[in-house]
Amino acid sequence: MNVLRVKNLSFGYRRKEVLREISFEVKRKELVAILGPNGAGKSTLLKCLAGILKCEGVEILGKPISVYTREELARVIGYVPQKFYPGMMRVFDVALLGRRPYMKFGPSREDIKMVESLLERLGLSHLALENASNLSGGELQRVNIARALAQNPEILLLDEPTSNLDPKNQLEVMQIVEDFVKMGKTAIMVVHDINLALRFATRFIFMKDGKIVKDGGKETLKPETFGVVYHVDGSVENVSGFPVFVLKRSRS
Ligand SMILES: Nc1ncnc2c1ncn2[C@@H]1O[C@H](COP(=O)(O)OP(=O)(O)OP(=O)(O)O)[C@@H](O)[C@H]1O
Repeated sequence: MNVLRVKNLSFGYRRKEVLREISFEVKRKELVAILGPNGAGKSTLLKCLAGILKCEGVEILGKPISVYTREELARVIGYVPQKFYPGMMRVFDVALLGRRPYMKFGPSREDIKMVESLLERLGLSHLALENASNLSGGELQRVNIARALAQNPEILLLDEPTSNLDPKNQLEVMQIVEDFVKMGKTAIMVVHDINLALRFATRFIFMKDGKIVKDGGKETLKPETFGVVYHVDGSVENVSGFPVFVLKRSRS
């Protein structure tokens, strides 16, 4: 069954059209990478899927996104934005915010336990009582992911989740996203790092000028695609058993 269906989605900011007639469907257990040049509309698309920007043409679990209340949507979609300003909150409380869509009068023992275990899994337990605004960019990114996972959503939307992370943390965060998908869930991430996408994604959607120009599995990652999408010569080579994107030159 499709968990997400996007049909003829168009969106613009005031008079500027940014997304043009986007259509695709996503099934359970897919880890989708959305790739494309700066300004292609990737983050805007993710915000439309998260319900942050209002638009027609998005269905989640068979229902139009417009019929969901904010709380219902927060139980099915976890969104990890590119930039996150936590204010004066402790790390534990930021992650606990993810449980709000499930709370009646306050956090239950299960809510607290779930957040404790997520912080541990993300290597954040020692920072639980720190003020989140004092964290490094990478630490804050992981808190942000913990908050989204605490929502226990069906679909995780991540906007460049590894952009602030060192190589070890990049791998660890991606493994957490991969584990989430293996549990029968779905993840869609905007990413510039083609190698990270190659390693973890099961599907690749390339955008350019607000449109989808390629959509498919690893077979889409060929020189022709890199030429059309990024205007570069590049190819995927096998290095020590790993597929690696090799950027050769920019096309003038
Ligand atoms: N709030 C906004 N108001 C007006 N225009 C916006 C707004 N947010 C984004 N845009 C414009 O929409 C276009 C697409 O932006 P978007 O952030 O979706 O692209 P992107 O593919 O995610 O880019 P990047 O890879 O650089 O993050 C850009 O031209 C951008 O200037």
